[in-house]
Amino acid sequence: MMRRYLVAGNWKMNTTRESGTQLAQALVAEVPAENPGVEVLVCPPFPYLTSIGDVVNGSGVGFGAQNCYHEAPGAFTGETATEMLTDIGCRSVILGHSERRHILKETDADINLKVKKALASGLQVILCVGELQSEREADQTEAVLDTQMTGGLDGVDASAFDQIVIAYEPVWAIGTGLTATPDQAEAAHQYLRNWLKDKYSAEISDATRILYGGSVKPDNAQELLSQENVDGALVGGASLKPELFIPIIQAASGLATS
Ligand SMILES: O=C[C@H](O)COP(=O)(O)O
Repeated sequence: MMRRYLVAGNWKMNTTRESGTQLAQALVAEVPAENPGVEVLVCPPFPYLTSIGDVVNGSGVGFGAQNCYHEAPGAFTGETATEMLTDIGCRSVILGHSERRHILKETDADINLKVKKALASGLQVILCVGELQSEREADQTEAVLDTQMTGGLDGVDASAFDQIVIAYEPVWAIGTGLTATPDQAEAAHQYLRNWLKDKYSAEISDATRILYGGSVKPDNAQELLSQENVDGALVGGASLKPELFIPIIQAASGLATS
């Protein structure tokens, strides 16, 4: 089955209002408004979501958030409700990123509450999973992915899968310059695709996009994206520079039309 590539830029806690605006403008200028083969998304920090949303509005670039809270609007100081995200036209949210798991100590149970709330609000959820270096060395990669998928998707109905994207991000490859080899990425993606088949259905497994994240750069994008089970990229560092992010989008466009 032909899955539409998704190339998403996770800006993390970077940019200023001005540099973020310039970055978004550069992308809008390069990404065609109609791009059937590739969905392009940027995920700026919360304070800039509205202004970046204004820049990309009506273009081929969507915008998403990097986190959300699971409760409805109310007395939750410092948190952001999914209702606020949809209110400003934001259509996606990254959940379970390894930095939130390991630095902010989010558990699978926390992530699961957020996943369910975001889905109920109609947001596209990019659910991140991935093992630590020590877990890979101890041959626990698949067990970790199983735990994170099972925990993150607990109680999520098959009918929600048109809103779900999985991102495989080996923690040891994030921001380190180390990249999973195409074979390592493909093996993990294949495991995740089989997991979806076992736990849900062949149709869902076939249709769900699985992104790779971890030091994706212009020089490795083509090879990673051409793996059978790699349906896009979640890009951190390289998404902050148009001259690096645009070639990654172009690599996906080239593969989509080849
Ligand atoms: O969400 C993106 C990933 O954490 C990858 O970050 P990176 O491309 O800087 O390694």
